[in-house]
Amino acid sequence: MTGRPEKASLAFPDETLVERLAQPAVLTAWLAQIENAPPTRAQDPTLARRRAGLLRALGRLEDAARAYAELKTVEGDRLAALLTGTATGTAEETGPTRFVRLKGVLSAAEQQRLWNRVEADDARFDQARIGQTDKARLNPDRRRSATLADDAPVREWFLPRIEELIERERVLERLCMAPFPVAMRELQITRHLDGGFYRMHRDTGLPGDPAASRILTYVYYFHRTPRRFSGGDLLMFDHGPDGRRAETLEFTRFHPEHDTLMFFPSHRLHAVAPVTLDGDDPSDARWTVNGWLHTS
Ligand SMILES: O=C(O)CCC(=O)C(=O)O
Ligand SMILES: [Fe+2]
Repeated sequence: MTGRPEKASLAFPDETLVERLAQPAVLTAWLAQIENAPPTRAQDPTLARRRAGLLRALGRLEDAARAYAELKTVEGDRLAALLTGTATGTAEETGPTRFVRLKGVLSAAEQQRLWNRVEADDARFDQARIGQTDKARLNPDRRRSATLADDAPVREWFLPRIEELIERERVLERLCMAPFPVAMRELQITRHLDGGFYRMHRDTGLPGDPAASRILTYVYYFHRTPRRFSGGDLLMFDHGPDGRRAETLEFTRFHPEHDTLMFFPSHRLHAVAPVTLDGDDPSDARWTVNGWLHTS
């Protein structure tokens, strides 16, 4: 064989067992086992529910929604609605996280504006830190990416677009969040190159942290097409019964598709799976414009 050696599997450095179990190859093998079960066992409600969960964890969201609907249970209907963006009523603090995902968001001219900005000579990216302001630290075991914070040339047109979309697409209503006075808007441009990731976290920090007033997270994804990197999925973890920890290892996976925009409540646990990319050309990276709206 010629050419580059195969990259090792997409892995967090010194990954935990939970992270290893979340790898697509592991989930796919598990799903195949269920789908190849004898027909008598395929009717088993526990297996059918597990199958729907695996489809969701693999990012096959339409298939997952169908599988949940076929369960013909109250929970199944609720999860199908959550995945198709038609959930109504109170959002549970336990279980899967509600989200709004919009596709085909920016015009070609707006996309070009982003590319021009990230390629500009004065666009200086810093290694992403963890924690807020004066206490923010580099922690390459938890997060590897680079950010351009508060970039004025993008802020001035991007934030109004975000707020217009929140309004037009009824984002708060769909997330079951009450309208809130927007006290502050954060925006950053983030680049994940080869080996980039962000381990499980919430965006709100601890009480007293300036991040504690973040309430709505937005992430706009863009990349060169065809996509040059693999991995980099957004994993949105289900919350356990105490509403705090993701103890069930159930989650929804979102592929970072070009020109899609995600919204979710900032306090919910999520992660960016490791990115693999041949070479170090920044244009080939996993790019986002992401940020937070704060309440007062
Ligand atoms: O890029 C993503 O998908 C999410 C980024 C994220 O979680 C963050 O910057 O806090
Ligand atoms: Fe985050």
